[in-house]
Amino acid sequence: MGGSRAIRLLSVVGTRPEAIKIAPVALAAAPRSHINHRILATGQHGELFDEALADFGLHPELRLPPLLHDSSLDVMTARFADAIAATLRSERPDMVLVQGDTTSAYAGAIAAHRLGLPIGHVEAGLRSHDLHCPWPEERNRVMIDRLATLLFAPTSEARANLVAEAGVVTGIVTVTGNTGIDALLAMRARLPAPTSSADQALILLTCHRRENIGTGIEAICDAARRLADRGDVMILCPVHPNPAVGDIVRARLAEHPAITLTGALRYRDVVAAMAAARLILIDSGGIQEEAPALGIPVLVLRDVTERPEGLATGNLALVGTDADRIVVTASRLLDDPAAHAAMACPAFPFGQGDAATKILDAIEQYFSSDPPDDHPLPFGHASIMDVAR
Ligand SMILES: CC(=O)N[C@@H]1[C@@H](OP(=O)(O)OP(=O)(O)OC[C@H]2O[C@@H](n3ccc(=O)[nH]c3=O)[C@H](O)[C@@H]2O)O[C@H](CO)[C@@H](O)[C@@H]1O
Repeated sequence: MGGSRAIRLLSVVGTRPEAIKIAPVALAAAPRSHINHRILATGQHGELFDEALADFGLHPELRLPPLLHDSSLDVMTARFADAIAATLRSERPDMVLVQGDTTSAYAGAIAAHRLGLPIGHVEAGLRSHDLHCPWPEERNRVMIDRLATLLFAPTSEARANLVAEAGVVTGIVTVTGNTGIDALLAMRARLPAPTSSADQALILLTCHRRENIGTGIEAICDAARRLADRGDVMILCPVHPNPAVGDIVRARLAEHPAITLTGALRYRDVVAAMAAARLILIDSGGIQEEAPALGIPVLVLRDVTERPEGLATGNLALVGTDADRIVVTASRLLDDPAAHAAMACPAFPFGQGDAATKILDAIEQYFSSDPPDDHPLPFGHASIMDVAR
């Protein structure tokens, strides 16, 4: 499979976090003359996706036709998969890359598998070990990992999860770090040094997880009001565009003088806000990876996390969505400098910012070597592509 022909990679991505986490791969691929990397945007997130990619000077080379995706996740998955397959048939990449656990990633993997194209999974092996939480992301990860030929595990813990599924997971696993750290460090290097007010501690709050919508987010907002009532904090809360989230947050937090509600922040702005924050309260996944690298304590507003690495380094604490527990834990970090310092030591469990380089090295290695017997190259066969039409 070696030779001088360029390796054609197509990344199928659709949401803001996928844009952020695939950008380092696109940037690292650009100087490699024998790799042709292109981005196919599914449209799962419209403007948020484009803005996040644009913060890295990138834009998608290909887009799916606009699809109705305000229906059920299953219908959205089917529509994406069908439209992605049509693009794969015309583009005929050597490998399809998907990132993480979104509906776009799942649909991309299904489409590639159906056409016999090898799949590279960026951020493989994350497991909460609860198929219902986060939903559908845990299901998506498990399924994508079963279909993937190359699995790029961000940490050795993620690799261990995949090894435990050996026989069901049949691809080649490489520990690479998380490309989200590549993105974060590149963006932070472009920003001015953070400034913070001596008498007003900044708390960054964001929440949007599906399993928190309803009573979970209501309790989080209750906790945020009580913290804001202290008088010595400012809470910055970028509100996710999902109206089911925004309606609750705006109804409960608008008007409080110490709480600023904004629309979703540009990636560069959220990196600046994280770096300036005294404390971060989130249910997002990516920020659990980013904040340890910045040395900012995080209270995770979930009952389980698939990122135990940040718990082990002491940068994260799981507090769930009980308002009293959130207030007590946050107040301790605000009032006790030693408790804060214990969670504020920068740590890099998700890599030092070279994940994209490792991913591309592993891909080059795969295409330059003879396929091992137990990993027959399932691609490049026009017959498979044709039969699948
Ligand atoms: C279940 C789960 O955990 N799945 C995750 C999910 O990602 P998530 O939960 O981390 O998603 P979000 O919170 O939407 O995005 C976070 C990113 O957005 C930036 N940000 C945030 C607020 C803002 O106002 N402006 C911004 O720019 C922020 O710094 C960060 O980089 O999907 C990914 C893709 O597959 C997976 O990798 C990942 O496992």
